[in-house]
Amino acid sequence: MHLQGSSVLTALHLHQQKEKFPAQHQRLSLGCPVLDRLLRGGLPLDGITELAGRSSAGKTQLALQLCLAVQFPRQHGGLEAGAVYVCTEDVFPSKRLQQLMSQQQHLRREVPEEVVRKIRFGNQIFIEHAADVDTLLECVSKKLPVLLSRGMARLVVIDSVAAPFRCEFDGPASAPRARCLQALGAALRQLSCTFQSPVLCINQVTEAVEERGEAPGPPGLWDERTSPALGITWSNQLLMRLMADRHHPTEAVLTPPSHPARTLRVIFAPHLPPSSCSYTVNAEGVRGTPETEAADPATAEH
Ligand SMILES: Nc1ncnc2c1ncn2[C@@H]1O[C@H](COP(=O)(O)OP(=O)(O)OP(=O)(O)O)[C@@H](O)[C@H]1O
Repeated sequence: MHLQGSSVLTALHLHQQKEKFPAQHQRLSLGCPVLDRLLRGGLPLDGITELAGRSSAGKTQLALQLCLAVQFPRQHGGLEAGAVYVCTEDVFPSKRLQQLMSQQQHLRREVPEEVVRKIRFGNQIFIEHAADVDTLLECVSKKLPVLLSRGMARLVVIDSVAAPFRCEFDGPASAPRARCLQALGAALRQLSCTFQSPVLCINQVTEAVEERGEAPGPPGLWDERTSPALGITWSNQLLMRLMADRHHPTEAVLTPPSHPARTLRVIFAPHLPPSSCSYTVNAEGVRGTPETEAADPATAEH
């Protein structure tokens, strides 16, 4: 509920009166109209969005694209600010970022050329490295507030959130691990809400591989159930979970050539139904494939 003068506004009013309350409806564009349509405009500004998926699904590619998209003017879906990219495992992919920057005019054809040319993309991406949990918590509590409060950055990417936790704790059920995950989630949520800046956490998936046994199907095919790492303690910190999927190599031979190999799914979000679309990654960046958006009954139970 929101008080305005003497009248009382409910969340429903805010939701319905989009023109009157643009800030409540603002989103960060992903830099592609198809992907934005899937997310009803892009990433919400207040909360943690998790992007989970297998290795090479394109998670880092999408995160890099967001670091550029956030720098665009508001009328083109950006927030006119930079991004902080926290690497916990791999070195920052500078070469690929350079390539994406040089290709922005081709990716963002709807934006006038002079607008794209004017943005100094490389000057507004702040890179941090945090290989262990303590360094990550310190980065979130000390460095991020400085960059966000000065308006230098309005997007935080953590790539990946699971890596420091994987090495440091005995088992997934340990209490100290749960406390650290809660502290990290709470600090990120608070930063996001205070500075109206989306936080994108890349997460890995764990795969339970089971042989299909007697079930019909081509020999050698495996059923896989992937689930995002870090369990329920972490899931509770999230506003929204997306899953980037890339077809397993064993499926490639069975996939017709016309069938796109990558899918982005909304697993849960307060404002979106479970849904999905196909996407491609090329030199210019990540693009949703038009007319592949679909309601996704497979994820409806999450
Ligand atoms: N310049 C490029 N041109 C075309 N495709 C590219 C290019 N760079 C990367 N890719 C595609 O992106 C994929 C890698 O994506 P990305 O690095 O985002 O994976 P990821 O999901 O972050 O995986 P991981 O968890 O292993 O880091 C490659 O398999 C390749 O298909």
